[in-house]
Amino acid sequence: MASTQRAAVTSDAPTKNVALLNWVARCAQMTQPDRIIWCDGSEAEKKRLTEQAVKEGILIPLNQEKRPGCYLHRSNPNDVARVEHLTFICTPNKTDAGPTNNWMDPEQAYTKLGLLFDGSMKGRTMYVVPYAMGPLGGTSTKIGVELTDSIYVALNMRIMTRMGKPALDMLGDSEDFNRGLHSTGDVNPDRRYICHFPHDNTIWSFGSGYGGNVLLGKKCLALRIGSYLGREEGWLAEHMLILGVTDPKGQTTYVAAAFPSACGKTNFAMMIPPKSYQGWKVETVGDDIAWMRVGPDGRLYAINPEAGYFGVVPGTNTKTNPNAMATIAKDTLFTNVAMTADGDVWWEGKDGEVPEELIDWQGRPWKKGSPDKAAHPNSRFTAPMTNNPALSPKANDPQGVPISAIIFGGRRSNTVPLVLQAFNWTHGVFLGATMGSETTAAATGKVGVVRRDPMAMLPFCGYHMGDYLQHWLDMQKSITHLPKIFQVNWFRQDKNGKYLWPGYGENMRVLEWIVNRVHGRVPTQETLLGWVPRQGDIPTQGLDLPPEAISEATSIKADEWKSELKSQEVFFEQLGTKAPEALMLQRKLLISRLGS
Ligand SMILES: Nc1nc2c(ncn2[C@@H]2O[C@H](COP(=O)(O)OP(=O)(O)OP(=O)(O)O)[C@@H](O)[C@H]2O)c(=O)[nH]1
Ligand SMILES: O=C([O-])CC(=O)C(=O)O
Ligand SMILES: [Mn+2]
Repeated sequence: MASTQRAAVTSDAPTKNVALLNWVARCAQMTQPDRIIWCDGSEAEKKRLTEQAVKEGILIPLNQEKRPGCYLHRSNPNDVARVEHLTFICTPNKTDAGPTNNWMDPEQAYTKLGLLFDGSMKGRTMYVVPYAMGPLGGTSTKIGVELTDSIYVALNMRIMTRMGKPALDMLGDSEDFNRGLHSTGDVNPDRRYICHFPHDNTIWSFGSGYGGNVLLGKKCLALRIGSYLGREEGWLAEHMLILGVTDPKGQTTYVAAAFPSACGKTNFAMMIPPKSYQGWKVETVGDDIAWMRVGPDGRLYAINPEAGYFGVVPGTNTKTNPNAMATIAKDTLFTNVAMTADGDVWWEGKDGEVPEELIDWQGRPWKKGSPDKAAHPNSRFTAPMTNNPALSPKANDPQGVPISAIIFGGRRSNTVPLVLQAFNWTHGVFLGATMGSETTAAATGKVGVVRRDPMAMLPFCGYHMGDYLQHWLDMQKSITHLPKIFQVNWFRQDKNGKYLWPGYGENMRVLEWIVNRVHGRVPTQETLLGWVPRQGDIPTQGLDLPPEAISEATSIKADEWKSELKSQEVFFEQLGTKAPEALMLQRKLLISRLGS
């Protein structure tokens, strides 16, 4: 390496960590940036980087009176969502990645991407972004460092993680940090790869500038590498929100819930109970990711490794999610929403009248009535969790919160009833394993197609799915106070395609039943699929619903379950000999109960 470059890496580096300095130097030698900036996470740095991003046209300042501290970013139209077909798990053996992941040989991947990274930062700045996933100082917390040539990534990581000096201080001299390398490249989908090397605690992401492809702490570290580490170390890294629900007597119950991308985690985590639930309170610990470990008392404790929300914008309004509206009122980065004439943001499903004219997410003039969406369906906000009026006081607690209920939920227009409780842990794992959900705009590809998405982890599990399900079963041995497991479906539709259940804040009615079941306060009714609320146990007063809507939303139809079982069978066959025996037995029991 040129000695000047090493000097540039080390001279003003705010660390003496040799492993870190050497790795940064090696990556700089490969990518050849003009400048290297070590991010410290300070306010002054935020101001500097924001001004620079505005100067470069990467951020567009919004109306600062209406939205103080808010900016708009427009990504390349070919780069608006996670790319699952270009995401790889690079384990030495293909079988370790399993049949549900794309696999590349690590040597081949390093060589292939090495050619792309070669000189990719010429003329650009490399930002060195140290970050902590989890509360600072926590024993579950992991340190990562992302090297990126995207100022947008640096600014987003600042919101999404505990970024900068505190993370570097926590790392100290340790070599134990995730090595993330990202270059936006020429944003060509043919030269785009998101590669994970779990054995090296390394992530290489090339050719994208979007969300889960490039904010490497999120899906790449916290879920794909995290799930791999979780299996090695005996804990769980899950695509789950975490909330605390407090009843009028002041008792708080913590719940974790796995719904696939764009299926309602942020909304559920920030929910405001309806008026009839006076005295009830829901508080957000996390909205996307949970790391769960068994505590000294044998309970399962969850932390949210993130510090911000990367949330779906369309559909957000003061009725569906008032807490999110308050959260994004300031200090928020918007990606791919539309802009109003007075420099505010707009999206489909926002409150109020549709404006006559807008600038759409691609920067083009847009007129009311246009068949095109003004905001991209996967447009997002990046906002600090401290903006959330419903933030749980436990969100920063390194011990996490004790989980009493785990909920699995997909987006299903039919088949799956509104809510049911698993008979026991193994049956609950079966419910999670057999989750299906209609695809959404959060990943590129066709939307609205049902696919098997075990525990909402199909795109995020960093190892063999069969081993992952077995790991869930095995966790039972170390948890003495097992959380109760539930399944929900907010998305069932009538024959005209209208949602049968009102959803959003009204989901409190289902959550109350779950809390009551956790504390053994209500009896229940057994069905072929699991335990369900008895007639009247989910209160419906005050809901503007036709009488048959609830019975339709909760109905179990044998013919629908026959095709569901077929589709589950195809999934389990894919796992081959790694399909856990205990789940095969659950499957047989269900088949015999259904009599099919
Ligand atoms: N009908 C209905 N729609 C909902 C409900 N909750 C959320 N949605 C809609 O589903 C979409 C996604 O909701 P989010 O809460 O952002 O989903 P998420 O699971 O956090 O998504 P990711 O950030 O992609 O992981 C939004 O358009 C919401 O308006 C609900 O209870 N009922
Ligand atoms: O990762 C992303 O881009 C957004 C997200 O939360 C998801 O897709 O689940
Ligand atoms: Mn998500």
